Amino acid sequence: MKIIVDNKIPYIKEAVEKIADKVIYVPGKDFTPELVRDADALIIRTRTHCNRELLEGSQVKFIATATIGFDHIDTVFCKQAGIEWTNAPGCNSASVAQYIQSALLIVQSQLHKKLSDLTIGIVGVGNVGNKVAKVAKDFGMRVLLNDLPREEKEESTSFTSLQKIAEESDIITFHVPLYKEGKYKTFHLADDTFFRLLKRKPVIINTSRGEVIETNALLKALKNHSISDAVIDVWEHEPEINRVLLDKVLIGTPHIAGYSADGKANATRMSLDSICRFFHIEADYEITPPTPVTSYIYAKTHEDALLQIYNPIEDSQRLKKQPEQFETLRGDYPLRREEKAYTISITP
Ligand SMILES: NC(=O)C1=CN([C@@H]2O[C@H](COP(=O)(O)OP(=O)(O)OC[C@H]3O[C@@H](n4cnc5c(N)ncnc54)[C@H](O)[C@@H]3O)[C@@H](O)[C@H]2O)C=CC1
Ligand SMILES: O=C(O)C(=O)[C@H](O)COP(=O)(O)O
Repeated sequence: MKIIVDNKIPYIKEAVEKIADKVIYVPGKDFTPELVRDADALIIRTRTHCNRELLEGSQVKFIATATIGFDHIDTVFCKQAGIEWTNAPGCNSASVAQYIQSALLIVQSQLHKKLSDLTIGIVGVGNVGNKVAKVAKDFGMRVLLNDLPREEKEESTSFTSLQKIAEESDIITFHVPLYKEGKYKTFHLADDTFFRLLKRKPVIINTSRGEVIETNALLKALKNHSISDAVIDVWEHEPEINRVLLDKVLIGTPHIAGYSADGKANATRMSLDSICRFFHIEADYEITPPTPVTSYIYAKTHEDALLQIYNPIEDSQRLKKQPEQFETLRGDYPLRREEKAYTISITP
């Protein structure tokens, strides 16, 4: 069996080479029709667009994307072509929640307000949105939830409209998939009309997909102060991002909210497991993230400890200094672990 693997997927080499006879590692953007023609499976990330142009006439039978989002896969074409695919649901949701948790602490000090006095609106309440809701509740925040598909399916009253979120939130955070069309379209969900509904000058956070927020509308809202600030991890037209926006935002990071080593290891393991299931292969492998250099954290408060473990300002400073290095900053991302990898000692 021949598998083509994105060469920035970590912790995969030893395990995938137990599964396949031939493995080729290439940068995600360099997958070509010639390269994939005689491959049986692809293991990709968001940087490989799996569409007709890449796959037509190939013998690819299975695609595993080591990511949660799958808007880079043309699922309609894959169905027509009989190519099965899978993503890695939830793999890095705790990592995104860690990013939001630290970002909220930074927003708190920026606004000079206690999080427990603020309302957060969460748009999209799946794997990530649910964990973010728990983080916010643990901070004592009032939490408003918006999830149209779930509201309809579950006939639940725990959800609220996007309009109410816009009117009552001090912080609004987006965790929806990118749907370019259809009943639940999320492309430019936050556009001029949405920003005009805002009443409390909220901070806007986006770690979903850049296209969920219309860049010019966000810039306008920052300029006319209908929002207080923004925390932006995902951008329209990555890696060619809008540098005016990057300069203006409180935190601007290169699409790394999901980049904890824990999340990456989950994604690699889930992708390999799905390949084994699809091809009926039995293989013995263990994928674990490296241990942190220092696993003891000494801090005055738990909040300080959280920021010692992960502070997105450091990622933001690196991107603001070298925006042209967007992809390199992602590809060479430093080791980041989640809270569970540490022993925390609080000495007030
Ligand atoms: N910045 C990063 O590093 C990462 C970004 N992501 C992005 O975050 C997205 C969300 O991830 P998960 O929570 O794991 O996905 P999920 O599929 O578990 O949850 C998404 C939720 O959004 C809801 N939704 C869909 N359309 C909606 C609409 N029009 N309005 C309101 N809600 C809507 C769905 O019903 C679902 O509950 C991913 O699709 C991906 O694009 C995910 C991981 C890392
Ligand atoms: O999981 C997702 O969806 C994401 O957006 C990823 O965190 C981005 O991952 P890469 O494509 O850069 O591996």
